[in-house]
Amino acid sequence: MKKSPLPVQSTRSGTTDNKPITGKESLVKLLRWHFGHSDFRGKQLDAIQAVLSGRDCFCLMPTGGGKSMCYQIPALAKPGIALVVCPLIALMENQVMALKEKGIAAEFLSSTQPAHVRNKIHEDLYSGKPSIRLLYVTPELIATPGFMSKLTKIHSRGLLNLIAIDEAHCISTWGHDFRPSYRKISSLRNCFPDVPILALTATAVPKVQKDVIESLSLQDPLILKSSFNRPNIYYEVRYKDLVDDAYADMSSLLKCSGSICGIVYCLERTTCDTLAAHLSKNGISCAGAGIDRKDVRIVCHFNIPKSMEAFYQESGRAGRDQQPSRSILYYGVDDRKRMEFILSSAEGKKFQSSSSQDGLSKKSLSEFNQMVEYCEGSGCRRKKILESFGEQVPASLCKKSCDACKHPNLLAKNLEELTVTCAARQRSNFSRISITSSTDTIDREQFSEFWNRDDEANHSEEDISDSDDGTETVDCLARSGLKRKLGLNAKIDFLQRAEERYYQNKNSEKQVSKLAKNVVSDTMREASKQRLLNALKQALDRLGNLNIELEVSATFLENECYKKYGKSGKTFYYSQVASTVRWLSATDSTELTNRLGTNSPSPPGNTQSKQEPLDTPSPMLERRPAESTDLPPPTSLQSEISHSASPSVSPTSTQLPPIPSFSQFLNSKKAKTGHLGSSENPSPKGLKNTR
Ligand SMILES: Nc1ncnc2c1ncn2[C@@H]1O[C@H](COP(=O)(O)OP(=O)(O)OP(=O)(O)O)[C@@H](O)[C@H]1O
Ligand SMILES: [Mg+2]
Repeated sequence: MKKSPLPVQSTRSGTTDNKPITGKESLVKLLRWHFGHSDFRGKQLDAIQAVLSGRDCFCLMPTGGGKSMCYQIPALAKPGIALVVCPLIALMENQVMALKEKGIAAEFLSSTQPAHVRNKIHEDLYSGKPSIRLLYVTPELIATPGFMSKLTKIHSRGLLNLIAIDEAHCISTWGHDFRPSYRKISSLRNCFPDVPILALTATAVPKVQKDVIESLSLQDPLILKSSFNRPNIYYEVRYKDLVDDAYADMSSLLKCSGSICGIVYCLERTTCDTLAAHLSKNGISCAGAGIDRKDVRIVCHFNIPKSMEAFYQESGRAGRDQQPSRSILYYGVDDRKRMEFILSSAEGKKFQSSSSQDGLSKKSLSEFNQMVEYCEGSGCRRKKILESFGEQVPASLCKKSCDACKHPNLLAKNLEELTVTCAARQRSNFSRISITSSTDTIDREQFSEFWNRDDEANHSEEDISDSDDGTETVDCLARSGLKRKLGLNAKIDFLQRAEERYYQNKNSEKQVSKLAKNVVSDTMREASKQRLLNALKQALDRLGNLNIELEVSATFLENECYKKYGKSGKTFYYSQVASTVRWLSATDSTELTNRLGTNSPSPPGNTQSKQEPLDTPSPMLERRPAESTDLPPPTSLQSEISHSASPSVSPTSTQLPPIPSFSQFLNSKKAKTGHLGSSENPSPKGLKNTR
């Protein structure tokens, strides 16, 4: 739909006599005419007027603050083309589609488009009078010499009126979504020194701002910062350690919220898949779709995020339409420990060769501590968020729109219970095998954690049996009559032998246990079928009635997933189910009927479908290296409920440090202190008794 030109204009939309519109009144008219908003919000007008006057601008506005308008209005108020650099193809697609619906000539260029579409865009760009007003591109395209030379031609004809860098924090190594290819766009300033650059981000870390301004060589930029308060979001923390079943809690929370769009963030993909299966089983549909929805009513974090910044960004996806929304974080002490471990080891690894290693590791941990304080503290959550970004606000700002302000007594009670529960758990964990660091006493009451199988199991991909050998050993030690006053060496011998037995047993158990834990159970298959059924229903709602038997088709699709990946274990199987669900959310009727065997899907159990079904992408192929140019797709975001693995922390990529065996530990102590007799060579895995 093409919109008729604005009444005040003589030529093309928004421009008169090739001069930009800069007056407030005319700009407001443009805003009303094209977007239907009555007035500018926050600092929008300042940013718009700055770039229209030719000045560079750095614009820091919270998520949903209306950053896009800061380049969309100038694009319409000035002749020529505004170039918008955007990190995600999904975001570009959404924005371009929304603009086109408003009758604004916008296009995007990416490798995902068919060649004929790209050619058409290029034709328009190099025609005498291009109609395109906003051209969205990825940073990778900017880095190609071919595109740069085309851009230079457009510029030489005086048609490049603005360069907007959306999500500009991606340029900065300090930004949470740092994207190396974004650095390459720093050449834009040199190539087009007279074109104003507008950098936009919702990331408030001062280092990011400095880094972005320097990398883009912004000249005397106007720096605009808006408050980060999101008054329409209600913040709440739920304590996993205080509920019987966090999955069930989340299911009922989402069910009670009615038919809304929500996003769930998990630390790992496997948690996403398990959670999605659980939610589907409970009638909550989960599927993949775009991420640019404004009407997300609830954002849940199923695991604690790594920093306040990441939390702010993710929770900020709620209520971008300014309507009342909720952020719910499920906090678990185990999750906290796990994240602490990941951050310290990941940073350590990443910066192994750097002298600043320790500093960076400490930085991540201290950033993470802000998140822990958000969860474990009793003060206003909103105030904590804003203070972490350097904003000092009165507590009255919150207006009881967080659980800490609304239910302070309940929160105090929860925190007290959490402390008691964790102290009790800690005692039972420490009593597995504990040894005092001074090495001169062994005492169940004096703890310095040395070997905690709980942690080991948490951090390792390896499955370690849950049997409580540690407790057994210590109990055995107590029962064996070895009194505290008895020789220390005798006690150590005893523990070393226990450890030896432990490893011998484990080596044989481990394989069996590992296999058993990875098996795809019937319950999982039933939950997956349910999930596919829901996705199918949605697909049919979208595509119209296709004469497809829902139950039979869901069984068929599940069977297909199982056939393909059931034997490879539950991770692959779940990924395949998730992948099929995503496919269902985007497929068309021909593909769907083809895959289901043209109106007559194979009966369950019939694994030899006559018609070769379209192959769903293998989970191994999901991280496409090619268009790799783009950020990893936000993992399986949504339909009614989306679930996403936070992309920035990947525990699976973290190499775990070896846990020393009991003997290794003792030997290293001996080497250091000269205590406990001679220092013999440490035996591998402590399988040899050193005495
Ligand atoms: N002046 C305005 N008045 C009313 N609504 C507005 C105004 N400007 C923008 N909006 C609306 O605010 C919503 C968010 O805008 P936009 O997507 O540009 O935010 P953003 O700052 O880019 O957020 P994000 O950081 O999530 O990308 C949109 O629905 C947009 O239409
Ligand atoms: Mg935006």
